[in-house]
Amino acid sequence: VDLSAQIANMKVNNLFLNASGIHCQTEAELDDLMQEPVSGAMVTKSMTPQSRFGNPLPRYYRLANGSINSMGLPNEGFDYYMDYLKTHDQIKPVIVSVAGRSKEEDLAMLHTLQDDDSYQGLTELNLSCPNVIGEPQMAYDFPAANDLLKEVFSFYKKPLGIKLPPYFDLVHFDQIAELLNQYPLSHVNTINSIGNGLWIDVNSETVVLKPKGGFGGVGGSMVLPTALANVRGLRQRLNPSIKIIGTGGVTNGRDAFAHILCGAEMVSIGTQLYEEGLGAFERVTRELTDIMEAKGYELLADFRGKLKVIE
Ligand SMILES: O=C(O)c1[nH]c(=O)[nH]c(=O)c1I
Repeated sequence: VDLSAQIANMKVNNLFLNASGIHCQTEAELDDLMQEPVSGAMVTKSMTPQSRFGNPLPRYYRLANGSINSMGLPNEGFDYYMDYLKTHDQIKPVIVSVAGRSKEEDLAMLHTLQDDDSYQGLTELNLSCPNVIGEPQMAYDFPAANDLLKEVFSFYKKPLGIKLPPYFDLVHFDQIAELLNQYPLSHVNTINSIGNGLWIDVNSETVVLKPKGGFGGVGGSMVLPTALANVRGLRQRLNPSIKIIGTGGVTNGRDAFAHILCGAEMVSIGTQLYEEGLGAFERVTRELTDIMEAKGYELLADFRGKLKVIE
């Protein structure tokens, strides 16, 4: 799938997809996403070469205005997802999310995808999982990320995007954009959860997650300002050929509209999708359509990236 081809003059109805990790680990969950009538694409849970249980429970907790998770990369393993693609009609594009625990694991999975002539899908290299115990987020280690991408693009010739963590300093927007602009990326998906947050139950004076002493990635409506900043900051800096999937904090049509104003070509829904169920796609799409009609916009391209600043 070439996102840009799918995106040209896209109307609202196929703008949305799930955030990786949400309702996308098992065959049954993937079938639900495939059959869901409104979303325009879907992404798998990030996968490793072998299946993983992930971190001990409790590892997800709902907050008043978001979520915190330390899942630890639970997934059914690379072959399971490859089999799924081979045995199911792709009614919509399925983005394959790859998150090796090491450079070697990333390269091994990408070599297999490159060498599999039957695989013509869009792949997303997740460089931003914050919850694998003892593993740093590659996307915060610019030299390591550059080494990995240089090696990846020496052999990988199919559409490939990158899942990024949030950055919090404009200099880092400059640095990651300069790094990514060297490569023929199909897209950047930003943001992943805000890594290593901490939530405390004051009554029991205890953390709410078991892994990592309670530290986990934060998502949901409270991360919207960070998500919008990263979509906007990267849109302003990345080559136009690199599309942006906006992820983070989308709970309604207004949030989705804001992501598109910042330059998002497609918009993921994560925490809200998990808490509300797949019906969130239809609700958010309807709300966005109503906003567009009220403003006189017919196409997403009518306002995409056209955020105004105060002169
Ligand atoms: O803990 C996880 O499985 C996880 N959790 C996240 O919030 N982002 C990620 O990329 C991953 I791979």
